[in-house]
Amino acid sequence: MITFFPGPSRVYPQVATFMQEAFEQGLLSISHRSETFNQMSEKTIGLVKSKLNVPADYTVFYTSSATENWEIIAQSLTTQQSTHFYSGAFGEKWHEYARKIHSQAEGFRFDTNDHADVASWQVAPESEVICITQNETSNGTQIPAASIEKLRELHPEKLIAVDVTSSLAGIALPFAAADIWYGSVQKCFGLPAGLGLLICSPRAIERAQSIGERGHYNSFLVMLDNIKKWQTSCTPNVLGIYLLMRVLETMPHISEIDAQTKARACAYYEAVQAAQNLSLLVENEAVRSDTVVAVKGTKEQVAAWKTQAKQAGILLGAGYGSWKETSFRIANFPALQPAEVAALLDLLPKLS
Ligand SMILES: O=C(O)C(=O)[C@H](O)COP(=O)(O)O
Ligand SMILES: N[C@@H](CCC(=O)O)C(=O)O
Repeated sequence: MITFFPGPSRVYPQVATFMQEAFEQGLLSISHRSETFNQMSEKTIGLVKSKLNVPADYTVFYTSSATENWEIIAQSLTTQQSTHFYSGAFGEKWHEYARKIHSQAEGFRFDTNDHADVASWQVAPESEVICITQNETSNGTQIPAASIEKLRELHPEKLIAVDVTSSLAGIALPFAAADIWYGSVQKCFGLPAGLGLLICSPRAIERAQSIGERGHYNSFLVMLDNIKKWQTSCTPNVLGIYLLMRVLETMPHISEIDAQTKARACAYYEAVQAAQNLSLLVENEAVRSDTVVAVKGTKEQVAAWKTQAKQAGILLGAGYGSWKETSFRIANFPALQPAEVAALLDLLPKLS
C-alpha cells in the first residue's frame, strides 16, 4: 500500500538500511553524554543548516515533537501574551495550548481562502510573539513567503514564530524573516515520528535570556545550555537523530527539493481540477499548499474515493478537524517515489 497520509507519512526507502546501520554500529545503546553522540549531533545540526539553508547564526534544537514546541514557545519565550493567526485546526490548537499557559494569548481566525493579508492583522502592542502556521496541514493552505517577510517588516520588535511542521524540508523557507521555526520529522523529512526540530534566531535567544525562565526540563535556556555541547536536557531519540543525519546526507539541497515539490504540486492540482468528480478544498490558488493537497467532497463521496484508492493500492490521507469526513489529503512529501506519484496521478481522474 502506498501511503499519502500527511503524517506519519511515507518514509524514505533508505530508512531500512539506515536503521540496520544504527543497530550494527551500536548507536542504539550509546550514552547521550558521550563524545560519539556529540559528534553525531553536531554533524546533524550542521547538515540541517546547510541542506535547508538556515542562516549560520540560527540555533537548531532537538525536541520531541511539534506539539512540544508550542509549549516551549509559550513557556519560555512569552511572559504574558502571544497573538495567533490561523485558518485551520493546527493553528487553532496552538492558540488553545498557548492560552492554557497565558490566558491573554489572542487568536484570530481567517478564512481558508483568504490571502494572508498581514497588513490588516491587528496585534496588541503588549503582545510579544506573533504565531503563524506557514503550512496548515488540516486544510491544505499555506502562507506565502512574501507575507511572512511583510509581517517581519510591519512588526520589527515582535518575535515571529512559524509552524512549518508539514513543509520543513519540503520547500525552501525564508528563515531570516522570522525568529522561531519548528517542525517534526514524520512529514517532509520522510522519517518515522518521534523527533521535532526548533530553529531560532539570535533575537529569540536574547529574548529567552531576558525572560530567564528555567523552571522545566524543556525550558528554552536549559535546552540552550545543553545544545551548546550538542546535547539535550533529557535522553533524546538517538535513533531518530541518526536517521535524520543519514537522510540529510543523502538528500539534495532544499533548492532542488523545492523545485520538485512545486512541480509535483502543480501536477496534483491540475489533475484534481481536470477530474470530473473532484474539487479542490482551497479555491484561492495563491494560498494552496505545496506539500498538502486537499480535495473535498460529500461524506459519501470521500468514503467511496478512499475505498477505490485502497483497491488500487493507494492510501489517501484522511481529512482533519472540521474537514475530517468531507475531504481527503495528499501528502506531497519528497520521500514519495516518482512511480508512486505517477500511480496517484493516474488514479485521480478515475475516482467516482
Ligand atoms: O501537521 C501537523 O501540524 C501535525 O500533524 C501535528 O501538529 C504534528 O505534531 P507532532 O505530532 O509532531 O507533535
Ligand atoms: N498530528 C495529527 C495527524 C496529522 C494529520 O492528520 O494532519 C494528529 O494529531 O492527529
